[in-house]
Amino acid sequence: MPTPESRRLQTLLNLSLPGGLGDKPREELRQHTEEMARLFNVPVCQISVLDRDAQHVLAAHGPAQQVNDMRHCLCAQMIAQQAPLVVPDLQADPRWHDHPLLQADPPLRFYAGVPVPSLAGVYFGALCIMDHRPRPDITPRELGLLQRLAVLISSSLERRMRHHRRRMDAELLSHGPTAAVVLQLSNGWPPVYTSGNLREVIGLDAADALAAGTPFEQLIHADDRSRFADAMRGHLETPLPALQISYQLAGSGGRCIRQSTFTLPSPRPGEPRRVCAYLVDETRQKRLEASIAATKDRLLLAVESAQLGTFDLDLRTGIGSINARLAEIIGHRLEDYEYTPWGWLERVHPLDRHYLDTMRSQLAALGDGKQSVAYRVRHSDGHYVWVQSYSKVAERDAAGMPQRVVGTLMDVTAQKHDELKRQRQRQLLDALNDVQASFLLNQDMRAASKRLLDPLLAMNESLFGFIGILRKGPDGQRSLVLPAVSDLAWDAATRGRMAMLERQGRDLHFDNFDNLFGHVITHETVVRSAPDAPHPAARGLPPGHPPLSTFLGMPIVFDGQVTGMIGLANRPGGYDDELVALLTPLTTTLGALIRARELDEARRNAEAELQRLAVADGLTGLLNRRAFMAALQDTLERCHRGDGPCTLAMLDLDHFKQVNDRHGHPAGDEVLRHFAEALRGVAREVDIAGRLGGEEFALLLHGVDVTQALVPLERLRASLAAHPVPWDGQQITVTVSIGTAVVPERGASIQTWLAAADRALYAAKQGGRDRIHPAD
Ligand SMILES: Nc1nc2c(ncn2[C@@H]2O[C@H](COP(=O)(O)OP(=O)(O)OP(=O)(O)O)[C@@H](O)[C@H]2O)c(=O)[nH]1
Repeated sequence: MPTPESRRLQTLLNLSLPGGLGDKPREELRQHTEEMARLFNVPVCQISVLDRDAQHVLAAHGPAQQVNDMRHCLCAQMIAQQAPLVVPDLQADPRWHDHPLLQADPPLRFYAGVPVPSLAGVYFGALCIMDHRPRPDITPRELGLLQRLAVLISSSLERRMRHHRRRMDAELLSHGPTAAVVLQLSNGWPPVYTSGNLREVIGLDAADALAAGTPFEQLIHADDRSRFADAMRGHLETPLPALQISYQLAGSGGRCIRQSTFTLPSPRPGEPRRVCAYLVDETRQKRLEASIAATKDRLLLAVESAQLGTFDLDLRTGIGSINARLAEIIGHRLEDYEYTPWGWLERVHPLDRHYLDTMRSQLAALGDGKQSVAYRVRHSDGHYVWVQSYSKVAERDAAGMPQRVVGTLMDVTAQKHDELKRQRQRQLLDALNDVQASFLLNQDMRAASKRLLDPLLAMNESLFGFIGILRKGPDGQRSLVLPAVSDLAWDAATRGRMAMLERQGRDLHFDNFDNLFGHVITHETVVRSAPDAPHPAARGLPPGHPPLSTFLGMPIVFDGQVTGMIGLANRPGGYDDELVALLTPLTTTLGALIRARELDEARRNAEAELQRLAVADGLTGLLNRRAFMAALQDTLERCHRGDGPCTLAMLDLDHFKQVNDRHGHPAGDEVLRHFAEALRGVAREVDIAGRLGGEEFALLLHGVDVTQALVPLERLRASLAAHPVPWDGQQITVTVSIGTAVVPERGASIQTWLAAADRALYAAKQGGRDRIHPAD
């Protein structure tokens, strides 16, 4: 609620008082005071206003009386009382006997004043007359006159102010960007008023044409004219607060005008209706808009022709928008795809999500946060496409946190594919060189396979894998040995088993080929399995085994024969033909290496066999005579060097000739083999058994003297006698005679030792056979 004081101050402000009074009105006011002084026959008359805390004299006849102490301000008193004030004699009045007017020279004794009201009834000043002599009280007629004069002064001030304001308005309007025309509802809307700045707004030609009597409608471009006419008519029929309409003026390069239209009340009944139209030249703005639209169109064209996807993401709301191309890159139509940042992230390849994490932290950094990153995103078909994303922060909050991110996305699958292919080929070549070098260096297929596995997995992004080599047992049974396998232990038991194999330096192996791996071997073919295309040979996994989502098995073939396989699993996105083609040189190389290793092994085995044949007796596998004699010589020398006792036993089957004679030579052979086996049975690791010829055998018992040697020899003798040799449904009982001799004195030869044992054997024969006789 405004106070009387604030209303008074506002009134002064509206009237530009006290400072805004021009010289002319001030002089007019002064003349008024002069006339009033004459009329009331007083020496002093003045008009003053009351500002916030001071009285200001606007005009005065006689010396102006301005008081500074508001307690003495009679003007303020009247404004507060809202009533006239008449003091016949200030000196005689106890309220005013010390009033400053009495200090004037000569003193002023009489005072009569009235407050000056505005038209709205707000008292803002005073009109007063003063005299040097006391006067009797003023008559009501005189007071009334004073009051009417106050009202006249006030309305003159207000009139002056209105006039001034109108001039200001007109001035402002004539220099402003808005022109005004008053148009009359008549044929073509002729103007009845035009503002002075019309030429600046609608142009010289149009303004001149209008001045020459052309109706306003004719100024408008033919394309817009009927729309203008309809809008104006419609506005008169249903007058809304204002009609806003834009049109172009006629002529080439005609200006673009925006018009706000207000209906004016008809001046007199029956006269045509009028509207006031405010016109603004918006040609520049329109051109700017057109140029922006054209730039936008060109940009759009560039974006479309470059096959660029675009996105605009509001991080505050998580709401984003994309263009049709971006939806198309991932196999969707824009109208069918609802873009959300989370949904998009979910599509990003698991191995590439870290790129987006880095991107997020980069966005948080100050600056425009420009980012360029390539990553894979899942297509609606399930495969992945490579996209190159360029993004930048479009808005940040006061704290610098990104609020909006915009960017483009390009499908770079083809380029990325070529790049990756080249990279993989390079990696594969490196791996092949490495594995060949490693193999050639130490001929160790196991070490070479282990070395190859990690680069192989990294190269094709598989999580699990193995390299398997096919082995054939003596029984012809095949098994797949895995010298290199990624850690697939999934529980305590499998972990324990793997650790034990590792400790023993043995490899994991599979004998069962009725499964996914086995199919590669048995069918000598590439096997692939994926969640949407499981392989029929898959037999499921043992409980607890980590799931195998995707699998690739490739046989390792050399010279038309499968020699092993590589197995890879859990590659995101699965295994395609291209990867199989890429890995084929690897399997070929591995095949060659495996074959080289097999050949090397075969050569070593052959050499060992030859060596064995050179020293072995063909029938019994025991050392032959020559080899036994060499071992005997060696033993003798070692014993002479102090290597402990040693006993030589000569063993001869009894009446062996009869076996041959009774059962045939093959039966004799079988008896000889049987005996050789029994002899091996009693021989310890350190002992050496040999067949010296025919049915004559020898055994060197290390570390034992003749008495100690009796124990195993007696066991042999007794066992032979007690267990006949089965042959052709019959039982052939044979016995053996044994002569023993300890190692001879230093300086003696093996012949001496053999002779001693032979003598003892002879004695055993002589003693009745089937017995042991130690040398004397
Ligand atoms: N089946 C077979 N017989 C063999 C082999 N080498 C030697 N003989 C036979 O072994 C027999 C040895 O017989 P003899 O030397 O007369 O001795 P014996 O019959 O065992 O009689 P004593 O030694 O005196 O107990 C001969 O008949 C040989 O033909 C062989 O490799 N296989």
